[in-house]
Formats: sequence, structure tokens, C-alpha cells
Amino acid sequence: MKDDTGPRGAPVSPGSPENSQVFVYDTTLRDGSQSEDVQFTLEDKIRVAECLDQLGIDYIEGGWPGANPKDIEFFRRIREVSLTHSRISAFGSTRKSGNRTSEDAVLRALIDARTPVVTIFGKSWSLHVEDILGISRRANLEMIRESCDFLKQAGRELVYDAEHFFDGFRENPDFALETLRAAEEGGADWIILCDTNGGSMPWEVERALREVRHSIRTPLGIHAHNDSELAVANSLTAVRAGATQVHGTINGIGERCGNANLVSVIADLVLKLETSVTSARELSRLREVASFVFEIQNRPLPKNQPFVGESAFAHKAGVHVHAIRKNRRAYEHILPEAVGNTQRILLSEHSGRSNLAEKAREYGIPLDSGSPEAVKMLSTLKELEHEGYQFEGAEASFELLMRSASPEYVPYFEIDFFHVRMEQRKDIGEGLSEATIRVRVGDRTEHTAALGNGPVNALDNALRKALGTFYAGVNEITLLDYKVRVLAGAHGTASRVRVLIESSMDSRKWGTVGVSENVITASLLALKDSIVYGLLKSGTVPRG
Ligand SMILES: CC(=O)SCCNC(=O)CCNC(=O)[C@H](O)C(C)(C)COP(=O)(O)OP(=O)(O)OC[C@H]1O[C@@H](n2cnc3c(N)ncnc32)[C@H](O)[C@@H]1OP(=O)(O)O
Ligand SMILES: CC(=O)C(=O)O
Repeated sequence: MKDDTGPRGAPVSPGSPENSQVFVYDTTLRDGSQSEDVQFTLEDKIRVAECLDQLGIDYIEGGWPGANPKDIEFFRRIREVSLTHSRISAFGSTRKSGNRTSEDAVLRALIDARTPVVTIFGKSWSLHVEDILGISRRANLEMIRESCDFLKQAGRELVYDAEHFFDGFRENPDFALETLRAAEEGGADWIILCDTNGGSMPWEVERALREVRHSIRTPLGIHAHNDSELAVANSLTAVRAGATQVHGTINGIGERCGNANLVSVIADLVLKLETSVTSARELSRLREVASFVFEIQNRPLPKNQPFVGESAFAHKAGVHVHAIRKNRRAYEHILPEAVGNTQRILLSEHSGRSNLAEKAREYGIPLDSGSPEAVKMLSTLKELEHEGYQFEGAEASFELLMRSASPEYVPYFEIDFFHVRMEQRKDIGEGLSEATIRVRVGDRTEHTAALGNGPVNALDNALRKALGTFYAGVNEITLLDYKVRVLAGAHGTASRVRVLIESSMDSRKWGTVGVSENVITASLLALKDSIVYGLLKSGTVPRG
């Protein structure tokens, strides 16, 4: 961990006016961990810090030393990690009113954390000074000045977070500016204007930034919360108005509605504002970092997350797919690869021939989008979707449908018939199911039976047992997920259902679908496609 140089290895000269570099300050491990349902273990925190370092983040706020044992331990452990770029910051508040700085527990803990950077927050809004801290405005100014001075005397790079700056500035601009001056007099290297309650509008942020720049020489930054869904917009507005440090969290996690999403902020800074940001060199790692931070929280990355979500460059509408095949800029605001994402074409009732042609190309199936085969396949797709099929999450079933339309297609197997019997007895507790099935492979048949803990499990076992005689690879296919959805418009337990199955083999995953009024039949259709697709992708040749 470096402690005497700036983010690019040069002596620290944060945000000097001639320097158009914008410094990115990540608070995923501090403000991010104040998010409901987020809890990082110590190991998680270290791994996230390493990941942020590789992304080229300039500052990583690791936590509040003294708030809990984990954060104290984090600052000890992170000293043993050799980060290549990021500077670690310890976060806390100005001293308590009435305390001497040298005896204040919060300030002492910040020094003891032995980080190159320290960040403290102080009050800018008279409401907080009077109603929350219950002290005079003058006492608040002293707290800010003395706390900053104390930490600077200790040799730290000092970031001063002006908490609730925009609310304070709206209500009493003179006092809000006085608090910033106190931090400047105390020697803060950075003054960060915080939209703590997330209620500010971009035009308010712009006006405040411009006014602050008239009276404050210290480099400015922005720390925006997302309560009005404007945290990213407010951050970019602040940069355009002169802020040279931007705070945020990966995927926008944070207190209440979260913080500015750094994933979007970085992408916008680099790709839209053409700002110099160190992370620009690693931009194509954005999707990987976003996924990683959620993965360790056991949370899926939202599909529609801008830039990095799975749907960010997924095209469903026929008109869109038709256009992007000619020029992808028609419906893509950036190249998905720039942020580590990829273009996807979806299949649904909203598809046109262009979707099919693109999918056929992906599958390696010859199909001319103007051919009668394409028209017929499109109408089959729409009819099936109308019946309740949904191929978006079950593309393997659609690929098989397309393949089976070819006159050369040889089926792997057919199911002649099946029976399922279930027994549920009070005395044995768990129920037992038995399935029998006869499969046909070419001119040979195999008739087997198997048990299972439920009817679908028994059927799956019986099908694999029968097919095992012909295709050894069937047992390599694993079922990962099984979902049943009752389709709207039908009647109670007689409703039509859709079964979606997710399967895997080696590192490949695929989804298949079956629809029927009978949940067992729907399951068998999805199971059958799952196995056929697995055999196809493993290179197994059908025994015709
Ligand atoms: C805008 C933000 O996100 S700021 C960061 C907020 N993050 C957190 O609060 C997470 C970590 N916090 C904690 O673990 C605890 O709240 C601690 C350890 C910091 C403090 O715990 P406690 O001493 O039990 O106090 P408690 O949480 O009830 O109250 C907060 C205290 O901070 C004081 N305080 C709040 N802001 C400031 C400030 N800028 N400067 C000095 N003191 C402050 C309050 O006056 C109150 O102290 P008091 O009870 O002596 O009046
Ligand atoms: C400092 C901080 O987290 C805030 O004002 O939101």
C-alpha cells in the first residue's frame, strides 16, 4: 500500500485546476455496507479491495475504524496486501463537541488505522448542527477546523465530506460555505459536497458547485445518494461544474436507496465525458467487477443494470434486430465490449425474421431471412409463445426446434409411452414415486422403471436409465433448476403450466421449456429437450 504518492505514483496534487483528471473514490466497503441486506465478511472486504485496485480505482474507503472489530481488522490486514494503485482511506467524523482533538476516540482510531488517506464528515446544515448535535454554529466550525488540522498534522491526505451540503446550502448558503472554509483552513486536501439525503436536482448541484468554486480553492468532489434516482446524473453534473473527485459504490449499493453507481459513473466519465480516469484502462473489466461484488453477496446482477446487465445490449423487438444487423449503432449507445458486455438477440413473440436469421447464424444453421422456411419458423415461434412457451430463458428448446425442421435431422430418441405412480402414506412420511417409460432409438426400444422422491424425479431417473443403454453421456447432464409457472387465463388446477429447466454439463448451461395442461407432461417435454441438447452439444451422434 502506497502512502506518500498520488494515484498515478506522482506526489499528491489532488485535482489541481490544470489537471483534468477525475479521481474515483469508492465507498462500497463503507457506505455500500450501510445498505440493507448487504454484509461483507472481512475476507470479502479484502477481495473487493483487491478487485477495485485492479480496476484502477484511486481511493478505496475501507470502513469506519472503531465502529466494529471487523473494520479495525480490515485496516490491519489491508496493510499486508500489496495494492498496485489504490489508496486506502479510513472514514470517521469530526471530533465530538467538547472533546480535545488529541483525546477524541474517533480521531484517534482514524490515526491508528495507519492509512495514507483519512476521510471525515462534518455538518454543513444548521438543522443538523442545532437539532442533531445540539451545539452552536460556532462550535461546529471549530470542530471541523480543529479535526482537519489534527489529521493533517498527522500527515494524512485528508478528504473532508461536507455532509448534507446541498440541503444546508439551500437553507443557509452563507453558513454552509463557512463550514467549507473551516475545512479549508484546517488543511483539507479535498472538500466533498455530499447530497446525503439524495434529494437534490442536477441544476441545484450545478449552481452550488459553481458558487462554491468562487469562494473555495480546495479541490472539490461529489458524494451523491440516489433517493431521487439522480445520483449518477448529479455526479456527472458536478464533474462538468468542476468537481475532480467522484464518490460512489459498485452497483450503487448504499444507505437507503444507495449511492451513485460507480460502474455507470466510470463508464459515462470515460465514454461520454471523455474524462481522464485511471479506470479507463480497465474499462472492459467493469462487468466482471460488477458481477463479482454482487456474487459475493449472493445477489444476482440486475439484468437491466445499465452498461453491465445481461439485458443492457439484449435486443428483443424485431424492428431493432433488423436494424442492428445493418448497423449496431442503430440501437446501441456504446460498443458493449467496451465495458465487458456482449450483444444478445432474444427470441419471443416480438421477434421478426431478422431475430431468427441472427439466431440461426449463432447456431450454425443455414437460414435465409427471406426464405419460406424463415417465415414458417417465425409463425411456429409465435404460435408456441401464444400457447405459453417462452424461449427467452429456454433457447436450447428453440435451437432444437430449428434443427428438427431440417429434413436431415435425426432424432436422438422418441418416447413411446410413460406411466407415473405416486404413493403418499402417513406411516412412511415421505412419498415415493415410480415411473416406467419406453424409449425408441432407431428401431430399438428400451423399457425401464425407476423410483424417485417425486413424480418428476422418478421420470427423470427412468428416462436416463433407459437412454443410458444407448448414450453413456446422459448421466453427465445435471439439472440445476426447475421452475413451474401456472399460465394466466386458464382454470385453477386444470390450468396450463410452463416448466422451465436449467441444466448444465461441464461449464455449459442451458434452458429448456415444456408446456401442457399436465405438469408431468410439461416436465417431460422440458426434460427431453434438456437431454437432447446435452447430447448434441457433447458431440454425441444420434443412433438412427
Ligand atoms: C452520512 C453518513 O453516512 S455518516 C456515516 C454513518 N455510518 C455509521 O453510522 C456506521 C457506523 N456507526 C457506528 O458504528 C456507530 O454509530 C458509532 C460507533 C460511530 C457511534 O456509536 P455511538 O457512540 O453508540 O453513537 P450513536 O450511533 O448512537 O450516535 C451517533 C453519535 O455521533 C455523533 N455525531 C454524528 N455526526 C457527527 C459529526 N459530524 N461529528 C461528531 N459527532 C457526530 C452524534 O452526536 C452521536 O453522538 P452522541 O450520542 O454523543 O450525541
Ligand atoms: C458522508 C456520507 O456518507 C454522506 O454524506 O452521505
